Amino acid sequence: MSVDAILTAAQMRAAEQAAFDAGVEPYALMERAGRTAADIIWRAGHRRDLLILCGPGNNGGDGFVIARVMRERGVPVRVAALGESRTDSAQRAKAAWDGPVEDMMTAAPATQIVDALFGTGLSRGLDDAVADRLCALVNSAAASYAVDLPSGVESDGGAVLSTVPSFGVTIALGAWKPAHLLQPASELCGRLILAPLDIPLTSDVQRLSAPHLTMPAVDAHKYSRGLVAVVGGGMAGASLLASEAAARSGAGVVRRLAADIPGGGTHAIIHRKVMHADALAGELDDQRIVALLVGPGLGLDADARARLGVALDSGHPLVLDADALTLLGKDDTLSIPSGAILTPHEGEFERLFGKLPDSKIDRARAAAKASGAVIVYKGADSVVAAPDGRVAVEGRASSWLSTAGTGDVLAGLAAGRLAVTCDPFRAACEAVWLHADAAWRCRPAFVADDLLGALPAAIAARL
Ligand SMILES: NC(=O)C1=CN([C@@H]2O[C@H](COP(=O)(O)OP(=O)(O)OC[C@H]3O[C@@H](n4cnc5c(N)ncnc54)[C@H](OP(=O)(O)O)[C@@H]3O)[C@@H](O)[C@H]2O)[C@@H](O)CC1
Ligand SMILES: [K+]
Repeated sequence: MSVDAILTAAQMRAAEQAAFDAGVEPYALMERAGRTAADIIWRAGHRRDLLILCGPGNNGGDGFVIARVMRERGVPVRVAALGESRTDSAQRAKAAWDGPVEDMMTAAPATQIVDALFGTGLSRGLDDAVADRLCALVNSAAASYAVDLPSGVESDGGAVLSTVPSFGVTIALGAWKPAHLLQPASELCGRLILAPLDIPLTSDVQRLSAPHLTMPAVDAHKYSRGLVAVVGGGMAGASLLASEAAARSGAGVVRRLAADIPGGGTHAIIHRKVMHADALAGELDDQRIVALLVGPGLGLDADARARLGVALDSGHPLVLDADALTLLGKDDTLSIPSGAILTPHEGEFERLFGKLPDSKIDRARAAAKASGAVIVYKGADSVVAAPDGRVAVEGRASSWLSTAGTGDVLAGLAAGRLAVTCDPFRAACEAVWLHADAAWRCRPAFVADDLLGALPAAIAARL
């Protein structure tokens, strides 16, 4: 059972049903869920008055179990319901609670609040009056916990269907749901804690986990560690950032191929003056190149288009970013080579693949399948998808990453890790992880260059 599995509501229901078919009693699973959630709230350390809001479904049932367990532990608990309990398990949980049940719309506030109104069964936004009441109660509490999901967020896509307050903690029951990691819902979840239910789970979609990196081999030399080539263009800074990120991410040699030889930057990068696309073809005729990055600072003019064409035809494993993606999106005569890594942000993604339906996870997976490429669908929530259906989701990157040049660093990292691993999906996952981790290591208001300085510590933490 993976602690990183992300399940849709339907997959979660199927996993629960499989457990029931294997002999687990439905109410026993609710007891397990409620007790595990209660343990988490108890360990959070607050013993002050607690108000639990219980909805009509099994999420509400969990709430009644939490209420009973917390009261057994001496916490002053009140329960307020929204409608009658409708499922067998929820009715049993309510019957086992022998205290009063208030009306949620009139219940007095409390120091601690638990939202057990709706979880994976939410089918529409909350009525305005209910959503307002939930916000008022959560905002006036000192500590707030959402059971499984904040009520009002859509589990599979992370959309916010009605006004949802920001919670202190969200307790994911059994497995992560897409909404825990996808925006805008993720931002409202607060601290995420997984409450394992010990039922078997299967999913191709995982929360991005910390990579296990290895030291270079004792007999390694610069070429055995991988030669990365970076095709530069009109904006030197972008390809310099990318080149240095590649050099700092484990590649043995980085060669920057551009019309300019810059004065600054690290001396470890080899700069080759390449004045036109034909000359680029000659430079790329080097079989020691194991990863080729095109896009950061490339430009969008005819020369840029010609350089991209040469790179696409070179046969080297590719990372395509920024202007390369814009050119690919505009020019039907260019096609995405299978096995490449593409790193589009929202706008670039739409230009390449159109407006696809469903969640960001579904869109990334569809694009990877259609193109045969590994897609790093960037954003505050980054989704990495492989053509074979594997998906890794990195929620919650530092919002300070929204500054110029950080995408170039990510692209360089992807090329560097591709040179080391020769595995596009793994390289993309490692790059996204290291990029996010480096950002958390930087002080606020950092610039892209600072990320480069934080990379050695991010890598050291994963050896
Ligand atoms: N399965 C299990 O054994 C276990 C499940 N577990 C727990 O169960 C949760 C899923 O339970 P669930 O499927 O009962 O859905 P839940 O989120 O409680 O709500 C559904 C009810 O709400 C109603 N409703 C929906 N939207 C509404 C709205 N906007 N406003 C008003 N009503 C609305 C909807 O009615 P309808 O859509 O038919 O009108 C239906 O009656 C899951 O998140 C986890 O906490 C754990 O205990 C582990 C064991
Ligand atoms: K909830």
